[in-house]
Amino acid sequence: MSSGGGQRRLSDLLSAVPRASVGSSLDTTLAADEELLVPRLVARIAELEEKLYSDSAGHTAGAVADGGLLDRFGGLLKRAQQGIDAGISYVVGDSEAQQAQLSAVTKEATAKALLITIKKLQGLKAEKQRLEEAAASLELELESARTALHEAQAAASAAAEAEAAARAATTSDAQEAAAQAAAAAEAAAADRRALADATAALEALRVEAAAAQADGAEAQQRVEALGGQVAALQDQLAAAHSAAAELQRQLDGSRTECEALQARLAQADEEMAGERAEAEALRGARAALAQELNETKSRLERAQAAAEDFQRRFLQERLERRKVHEQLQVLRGNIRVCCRVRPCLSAGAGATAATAQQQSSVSFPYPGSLCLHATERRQQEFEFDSVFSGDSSQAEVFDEVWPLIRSCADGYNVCLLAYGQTGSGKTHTMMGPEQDPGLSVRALQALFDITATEAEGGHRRTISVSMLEVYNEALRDLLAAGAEAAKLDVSAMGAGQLAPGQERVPGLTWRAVGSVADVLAVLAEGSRNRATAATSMNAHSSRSHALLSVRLTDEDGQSSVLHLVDLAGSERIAKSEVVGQQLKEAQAINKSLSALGDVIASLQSKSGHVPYRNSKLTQVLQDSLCGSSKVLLVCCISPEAASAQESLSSLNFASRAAQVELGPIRKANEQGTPGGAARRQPASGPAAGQSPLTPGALAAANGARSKLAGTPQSGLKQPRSALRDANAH
Ligand SMILES: Nc1ncnc2c1ncn2[C@@H]1O[C@H](COP(=O)(O)OP(=O)(O)OP(=O)(O)O)[C@@H](O)[C@H]1O
Repeated sequence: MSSGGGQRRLSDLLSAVPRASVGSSLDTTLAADEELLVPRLVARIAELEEKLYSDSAGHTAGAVADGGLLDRFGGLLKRAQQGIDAGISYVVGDSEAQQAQLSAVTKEATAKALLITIKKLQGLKAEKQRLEEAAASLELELESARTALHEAQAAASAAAEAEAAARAATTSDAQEAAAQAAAAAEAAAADRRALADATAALEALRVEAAAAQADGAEAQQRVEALGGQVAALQDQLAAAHSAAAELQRQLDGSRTECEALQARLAQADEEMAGERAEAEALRGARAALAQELNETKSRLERAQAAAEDFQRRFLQERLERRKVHEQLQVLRGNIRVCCRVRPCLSAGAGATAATAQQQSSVSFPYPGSLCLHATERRQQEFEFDSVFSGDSSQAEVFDEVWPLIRSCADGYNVCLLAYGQTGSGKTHTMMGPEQDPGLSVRALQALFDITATEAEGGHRRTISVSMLEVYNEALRDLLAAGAEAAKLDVSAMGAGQLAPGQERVPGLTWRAVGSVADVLAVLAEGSRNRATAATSMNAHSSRSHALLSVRLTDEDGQSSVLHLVDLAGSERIAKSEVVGQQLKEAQAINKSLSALGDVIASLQSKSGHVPYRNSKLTQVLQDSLCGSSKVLLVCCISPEAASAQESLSSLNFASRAAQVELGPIRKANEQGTPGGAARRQPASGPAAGQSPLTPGALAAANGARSKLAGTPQSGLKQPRSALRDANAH
């Protein structure tokens, strides 16, 4: 195989390099030697190449087959460079400057040759593709050649056989056959040469294909490197995807949270709108309420003005009413007397009115009159301010009393006295049974009612009560704790002489009461104490005078007193025929009742001296038995005929009391003390001249009473001795 067959020598390459492209430096520095040096250099390179190729003729084919084209050319260039360096050194000798210049020129030329080689390589790559395709077709051709070779070999064998046969047969035939065999052998030799050429070409193509494969491997490495980069980029892309997914998830969460917040915001907006509406409604309601409040204030102011006007008119009316009431009381007299006849007990509980009347010694000819049938032939008629028969009720009796209770609330001292023989109904009238209370409880109820009504108008007062018993001319406090404490005495001061705050009965217990229940409790306590004392003294309650006193105290300290007196029985001693203790009791009772009669008679006669001190009873009551007080004497009568004389005595006593005029009316506090006695004027003397009733009016009133009574002896102006006689009788 020729060394320059498929390869071009470096000297050829250098020869092919244009002279201009070798470099201007070579032209300038070696211009003089150019014609000489270049041919020598080229020849030297050719020599070296020839040597190189001769040394490595067999090796080159293997190297080409084993290595890549670049390696092969690199090695060739390196070795060529070495040859060139050696050639230069050979040409220029030891001149370093020339060696350097030549080396530079050579290197430049070598580089240019290398570039050309690279371009050649690129052309070879394209040629490789073409050769691979050609190799494929050559493979086919090779296969067909092999087939032809086999056929040729078979033909040669056949020719040899034919030649041998021919030799054996005939010479001509043998020659012809030999010629044919020679031709066949020639053809077979030609075929073998063609086959060898095809094999060589195929081998060269394989070498180039291997080089191309090496290039492909390098490209594959780059592809793999690029694949690694791509994988890394894919990892980064996957990480970016993962981060993006995470960000998306966070974004979704934030979006959900944002939507929830928006929903809450919308809800809050709705709530705020509702609250705004509610606030608006409340503002409207407040405005309405404010308007209503203003209207209410206006109404309240009008109501207050009306109330003040009402109160003013009420006070004015009260003053006028009191004035009228007092005028009425003056017309009626300061001592009023009424008579109450209890039912006839001897007729029995189921007796008819007619039967009771048959057994009764009392009749009622006219309203306010009473006729006592002492005997069949003697009857006596009496006239009082009021007369109540046996079928009268407690309420009817209280109607008579009510004006006095009103007067007490207006500031006057009042005394209610129940007078009569034992069993005539005094206690029933004053106290009464629980289910049908008498004057005391009703009077207190009325006082509570009046006080409550006046409190609404700003007039406030307190009410207190005391309970006192006069027994055998001794005073006992029925509300005191012990027996010693119960022993009391009455002040010796006369009417109108008590200092302010001084008590008529010092040490007497007063209990504040605010209701009827309080009063009933106090009465129960007093009754128990009275019963205990009566038992210890072996005495009956009817043998003592019982005083229930009620004190009304205003806020300014002014007060008035109401005495409710249940007097002891007024039996005549001669009739009772009692002795011993009972006689003593009877004498004490007589004494006190006589003293009461004397006081009334003195008041009636307008005597200068009123004998209050003749008994404890009159001493205690003196503040209510003087000119400025109001007295109601309730004469209780037993209707039985057997009691006629006692009834007559009681009626005479009551009649005389009815003649008494106590004098001008003044309020208790106008006299200076709670009892109204401190500066109270004497009942006699000036009182006569101060009476609101003129003598003519009194005479007319008395005349009218006499006329109504029809009997002169019912008399209204009986002498003082008659009262005393009535009690002593
Ligand atoms: N108006 C009346 N209606 C019905 N019963 C009466 C009436 N008055 C008195 N009585 C009855 O007559 C009886 C005697 O009455 P009472 O005890 O009140 O008399 P008195 O005068 O208080 O006697 P004493 O002096 O002994 O206390 C009693 O049983 C009483 O219930």
